[in-house]
Amino acid sequence: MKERNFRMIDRNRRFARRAVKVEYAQSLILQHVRQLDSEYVTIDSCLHRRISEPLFSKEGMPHFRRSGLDGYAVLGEDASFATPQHPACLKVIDEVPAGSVASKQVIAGTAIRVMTGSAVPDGANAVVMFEQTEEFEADGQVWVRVKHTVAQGQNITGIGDEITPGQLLMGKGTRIGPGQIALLASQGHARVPVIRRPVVGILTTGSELVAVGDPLLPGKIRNSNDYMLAAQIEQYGGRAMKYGTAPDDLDGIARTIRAAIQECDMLVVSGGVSVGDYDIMADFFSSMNGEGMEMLFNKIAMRPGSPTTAGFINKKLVFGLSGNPGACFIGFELLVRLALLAMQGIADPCSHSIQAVMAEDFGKGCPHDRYIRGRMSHAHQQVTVTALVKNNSSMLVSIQDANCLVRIPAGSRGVAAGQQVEVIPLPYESTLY
Ligand SMILES: Nc1nc2c(c(=O)[nH]1)N[C@H]1C(S)=C(S)[C@@H](COP(=O)(O)OP(=O)(O)OC[C@H]3O[C@@H](n4cnc5c(N)ncnc54)[C@H](O)[C@@H]3O)O[C@H]1N2
Ligand code: MOO
Repeated sequence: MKERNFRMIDRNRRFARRAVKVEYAQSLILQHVRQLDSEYVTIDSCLHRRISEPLFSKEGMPHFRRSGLDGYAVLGEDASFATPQHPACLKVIDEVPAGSVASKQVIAGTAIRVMTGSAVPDGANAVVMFEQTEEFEADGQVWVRVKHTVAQGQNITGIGDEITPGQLLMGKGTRIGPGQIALLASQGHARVPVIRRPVVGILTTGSELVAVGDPLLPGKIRNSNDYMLAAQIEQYGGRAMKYGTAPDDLDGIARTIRAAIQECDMLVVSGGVSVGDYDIMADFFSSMNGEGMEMLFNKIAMRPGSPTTAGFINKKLVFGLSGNPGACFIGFELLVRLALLAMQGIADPCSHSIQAVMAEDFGKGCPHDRYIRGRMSHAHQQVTVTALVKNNSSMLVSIQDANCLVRIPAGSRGVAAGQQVEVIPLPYESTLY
């Protein structure tokens, strides 16, 4: 009898949940999450990292007047009236391979051979490509005939034309790709200041879970959320740290979580957040509420993933995501992702939704906004989106085909083909090659 009473009280506590809107839950996360500290990494290992401070150019680029072609550095005035019939004849007095500088100056009546990328000698104000000239030798002296008029400045990139000294190269939070790496290398950044990658712990719950390499037994399933969450974390710049499957008693799980948050910047727990008899995370969050935990929310007015929960324990954000793989995926994309990006210094990490037209009816109504996995495509200057089949919260097979989430607004009828909907693009599009 005593045990029965305890259970009733416990359940009532779990049911004390007030659903908040997705946007409100997102704003709570953003209000609380802080950017992580920074570190230096070598340029060879900075791909996809985030710059931790605005970077300014140390040098102008180019830092010398650079020839754009293989040709002759000349004074444009010497060839103002040159034509193939009446070429200008100039004395060739030197040669500058790339990486060297001329020992002489170009003066009226002379030319110096230059190569693509080499420093244009002082005195010259234009470069004429070899193809528009003819070289010849007379009395042991090399000469060049310039057969076309030459415009001042032609084929010369001026000092600082590309980058001026002190110019902003990239802002804080910029994600480093090949273009940024080229720029960093050209400016001599052998070490690059980046934001530390957030370490995100993953803890799964459920006595039905077996490891990926284990055979299935009656009632058991493989722990797919563990791997899916790790991939999502890595996709958004975090480092996943796995804590396995939690013990199924409250003290055990509390110990595991406390130990995990000592090592991580944030912890994501999958499963056990609903109201079932074994939903241990709901018990954990209830027991911690006000006891060293600042609860952000424990219910969201959305489907799937309505029991999604988040709170701060020892200043570390702990997410309780639904165990259902579809709901777990979407809970991560809508909420955990934001925290992960904010930790990496991204000022506006909310996913930017776009408008699309539904290709087919989606007839399932819902009292709350529903987020479904969709596939969008672009044709005739319009984005069209199709709801993927097998979209249930408990199903994962359609996640691989999803390139967006479609928001079906709360209402009893769903949406009809041709109606406009909001879609949130996902970065999981398969490669085009
Ligand atoms: N009486 C009610 N039952 C349920 C409600 C409710 O309001 N009242 N909510 C439903 C909704 S909505 C969801 S979502 C789920 C949430 O459940 P939990 O977050 O507590 O997750 P579990 O019960 O642990 O698991 C649900 C489902 O997912 C499978 N699972 C769990 N972990 C993994 C994993 N790591 N990898 C793959 N699959 C996993 C698990 O076996 C279950 O099938 O509750 C509804 N029930
Ligand atoms: O969150 Mo549950 O997956 O809404 O079905």
